Amino acid sequence: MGCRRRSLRRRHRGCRQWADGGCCRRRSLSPARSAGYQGNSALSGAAILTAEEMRAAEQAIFDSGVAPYALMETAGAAAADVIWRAGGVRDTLVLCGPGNNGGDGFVIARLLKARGVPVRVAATGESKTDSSQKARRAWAGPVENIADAAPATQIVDALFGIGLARGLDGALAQRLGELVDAAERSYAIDVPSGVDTDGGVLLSPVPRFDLCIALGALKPAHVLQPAAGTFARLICADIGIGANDAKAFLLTPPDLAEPAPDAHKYTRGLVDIVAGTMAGAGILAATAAAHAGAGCVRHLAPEPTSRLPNAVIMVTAPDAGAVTKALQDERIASVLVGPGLGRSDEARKRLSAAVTAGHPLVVDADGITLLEAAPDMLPVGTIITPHEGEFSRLFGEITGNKIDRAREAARRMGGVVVYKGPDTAIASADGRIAVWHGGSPWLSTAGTGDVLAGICAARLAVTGDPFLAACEAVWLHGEAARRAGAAFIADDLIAHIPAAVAARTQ
Ligand SMILES: NC(=O)C1=CN([C@@H]2O[C@H](COP(=O)(O)OP(=O)(O)OC[C@H]3O[C@@H](n4cnc5c(N)ncnc54)[C@H](OP(=O)(O)O)[C@@H]3O)[C@@H](O)[C@H]2O)[C@@H](O)CC1
Ligand SMILES: Nc1ncnc2c1ncn2[C@@H]1O[C@H](COP(=O)(O)OP(=O)(O)O)[C@@H](O)[C@H]1O
Ligand SMILES: [K+]
Repeated sequence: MGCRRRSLRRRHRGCRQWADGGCCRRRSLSPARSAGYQGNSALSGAAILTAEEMRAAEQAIFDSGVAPYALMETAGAAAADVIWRAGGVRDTLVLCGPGNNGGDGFVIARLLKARGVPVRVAATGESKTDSSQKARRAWAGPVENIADAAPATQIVDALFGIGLARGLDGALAQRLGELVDAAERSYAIDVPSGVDTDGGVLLSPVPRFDLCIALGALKPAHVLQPAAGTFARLICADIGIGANDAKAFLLTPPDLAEPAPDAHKYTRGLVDIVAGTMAGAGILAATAAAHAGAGCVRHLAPEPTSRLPNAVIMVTAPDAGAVTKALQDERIASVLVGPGLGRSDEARKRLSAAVTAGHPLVVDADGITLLEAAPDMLPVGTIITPHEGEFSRLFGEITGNKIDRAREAARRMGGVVVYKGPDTAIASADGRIAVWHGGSPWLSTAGTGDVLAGICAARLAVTGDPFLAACEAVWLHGEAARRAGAAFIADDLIAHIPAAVAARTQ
């Protein structure tokens, strides 16, 4: 078994999740991509930087001899090019704030006008930074008052970016909303005005933009709800920012390996599902594991069931002692406990049997709740897959955004946290973080979490690497949902896992 894990690690060395970009979501933005704005192979394209990290990255550029205004020209040019390609010659109103985000707006206005776009500019007041004052002087056209500015076919929001310190005042937020609603196309420069860049929350009402043009790198607001829900599409414009110090990255499609030519079911990974009294959840998890690449899946439940696929081995384990005995099998490559476990004393004993068995472990659902705020009782390297409620029960209040909370939780438990939701943060105790977002909202249906837990267990059995397994599982789950279309139920989702696996298998 040691050999098998080693060879698999070699195949997955470097976790290419980190090397691919993939900053755009939902529909493709091929014109901008072909213009070189979103590099699929650039690490920086997938980095998620906080405002402070972004400022440090900008400072590094300034320290290398680039003047702040030159960087603003680069940023404005990149954004103007995206708008030009998306909108062409449509009458456009650019809204400029007092800081450098507003400065970007003046550059955008000037460059669009130079391309023949009928552009007007409206500002909140004076420009306060050196660079934004330069950009304003270079605009040389009239500057209207936002309160009086007439609507336009295209609206560009360059009011506030990563420097937003508090919510917009009510009148400005309302005017922004009216202008965006009246426009056919709307663009938010860097971040939509009103979102908290790091927290991912809304500091004042924010309209929904058609396109958000992130400058230099993604920020937490681009991937965390509710801020990430304030635009339909996202593109990251390359402005030469280095993101070597980034701590969080976008989850990108995994590279999966075919089974070795000499594989057999046990070398491919034996997964044991420790199920409980709520049969459906354990069956979903076991069935999903069997479709996600595991060589063999066993379902350890108190009662026999006729609802498992024939390929899943049913083991009747009426009590925790029987679970302990079944888990004394050296061939087991991963154990999943939690889906359908229940919360009785007997469930607690079954959890304990799973936790002490010494195998690579995934804990979900009731298994998490039964831990009773003691995540440190889990073996090092365990994967847990909490939704918001389970996360709070296990870890209590942790400050920061979802990425920060996942990071701290992983540190406390010494394993991998898959902090689920429309935005899912996957954090490892060693500090690695990947964020998945933009998935099908149809996933918000009962039992999909059990399916994800089963996929996690399968990928853990296959790879032997908890962080890699969690990343693969979240992506496969999201891809299966995309393929499943609308109004699927968790049972249907499972049938799409093999196609998701096939799509990423070399
Ligand atoms: N560094 C660079 O050269 C580059 C930076 N780039 C761009 O700069 C952006 C960051 O620029 P930034 O730091 O100037 O902050 P920004 O978001 O424009 O706002 C700050 C201003 O708003 C004010 N203010 C805040 N909240 C407010 C509120 N609710 N209501 C009213 N006012 C409020 C605040 O004043 P305060 O009253 O808080 O003192 C301050 O005057 C970044 O997102 C990117 O677009 C790119 O061009 C690349 C080159
Ligand atoms: N609005 C949404 N958009 C995308 N994914 C979602 C959304 N809501 C939930 N999900 C995903 O669906 C799954 C739900 O899991 P969970 O809450 O544990 O459900 P259950 O307990 O019913 O199985 C998670 O993987 C989560 O990330
Ligand atoms: K903005």
